[in-house]
Amino acid sequence: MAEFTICFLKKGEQILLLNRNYPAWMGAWNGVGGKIEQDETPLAGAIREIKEETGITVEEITYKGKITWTDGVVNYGCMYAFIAELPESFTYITPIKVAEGILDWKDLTWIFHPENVGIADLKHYLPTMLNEATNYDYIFTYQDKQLVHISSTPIEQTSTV
Ligand SMILES: Nc1nc2c([nH]c(=O)n2[C@H]2C[C@H](O)[C@@H](COP(=O)(O)OP(=O)(O)OP(=O)(O)O)O2)c(=O)[nH]1
Repeated sequence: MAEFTICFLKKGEQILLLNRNYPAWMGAWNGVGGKIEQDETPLAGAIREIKEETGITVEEITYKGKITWTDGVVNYGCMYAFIAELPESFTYITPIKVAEGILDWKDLTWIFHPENVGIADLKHYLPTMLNEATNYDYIFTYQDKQLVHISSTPIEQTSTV
């Protein structure tokens, strides 16, 4: 099963998102991240992908839960989610065009606007990750490429990755 990371760099009320050049979510805004390499922990993979895609070295990053994709029978992949809070003094001028797409700071109100059709499926899990201390294991069930069901189970608070 392929394992990925998804990372949200937050500064105040903004998050650094990537408008993706490639699948998954090609053309949509999503967090940064990618495939976890062999013998790499999810945490190490997250720090590496953030550096590769944005050039930013994050010092503190918090594990916020795991999303597993299933067709109802087989789990075909998962992603470990992380949030890193950057200080208000942190300067990173966007937009920036990188190999993977375009990076830009986006307001939380823009990201979660009900009319926003340009974002990945983060509206289903990111609000909880931003607002709750409890982490969850999410199961996203897809049928014919449509998200048909979401379940979430609290994870032990001490759980690390
Ligand atoms: N594969 C996959 N990734 C998803 C889904 N939803 C979602 O947010 N993602 C995220 C996880 C990763 O952050 C990103 C996909 O990673 P990627 O394909 O860019 O990974 P990568 O750069 O390591 O890939 P590559 O160079 O090995 O092709 O999209 C999904 O349904 N499938």
